[in-house]
Amino acid sequence: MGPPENTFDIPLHRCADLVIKSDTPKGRGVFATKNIPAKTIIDTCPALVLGREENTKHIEHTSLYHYTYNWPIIDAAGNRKAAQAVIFGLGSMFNHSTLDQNVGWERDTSRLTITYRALRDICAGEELCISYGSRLTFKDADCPPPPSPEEEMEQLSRIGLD
Ligand SMILES: C[S@@+](CC[C@H](N)C(=O)[O-])C[C@H]1O[C@@H](n2cnc3c(N)ncnc32)[C@H](O)[C@@H]1O
Repeated sequence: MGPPENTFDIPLHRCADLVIKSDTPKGRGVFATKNIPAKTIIDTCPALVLGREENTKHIEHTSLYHYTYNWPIIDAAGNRKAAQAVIFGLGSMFNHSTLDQNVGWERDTSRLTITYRALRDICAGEELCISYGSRLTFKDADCPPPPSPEEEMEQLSRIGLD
């Protein structure tokens, strides 16, 4: 029998069948090394909630800005506000997919953690992607670049009526 579990203890779960690849079109990313069944907990990561000024005066001007998550807080007056949080561990390594996210995440605002879970069966070799929402601060590597004016003319010239 192990030591008694303290009610303040936060159980951690990390799926072992993962690797970080560093040479992808999205930079570093998390990939499955084995098939991962739907609903598997991928990781539980601790969050550091940033103060408003700390974020706007400092963090937003650093590369950490690209790693922060929205985090809901209740201010001293009891109003709901949106803050930012840094997520430690794998949570900061998941890239975004607009159309094919295979990982969902859930915040626990009292324990200051995020738990990531497989949304569907994930095959060995697949990248694990979450959704960052609709306002991206970078060019989505999944979207092909728009055609050049010449390519567009060429495409249009092929759409002819008989
Ligand atoms: C939270 S980090 C993810 C880990 C990051 N790829 C790295 O190498 O550290 C977010 C950054 O990853 C990159 N990224 C994530 N999803 C992307 C996508 N769909 N297309 C292009 N770049 C992406 C962007 O540079 C973004 O600012």
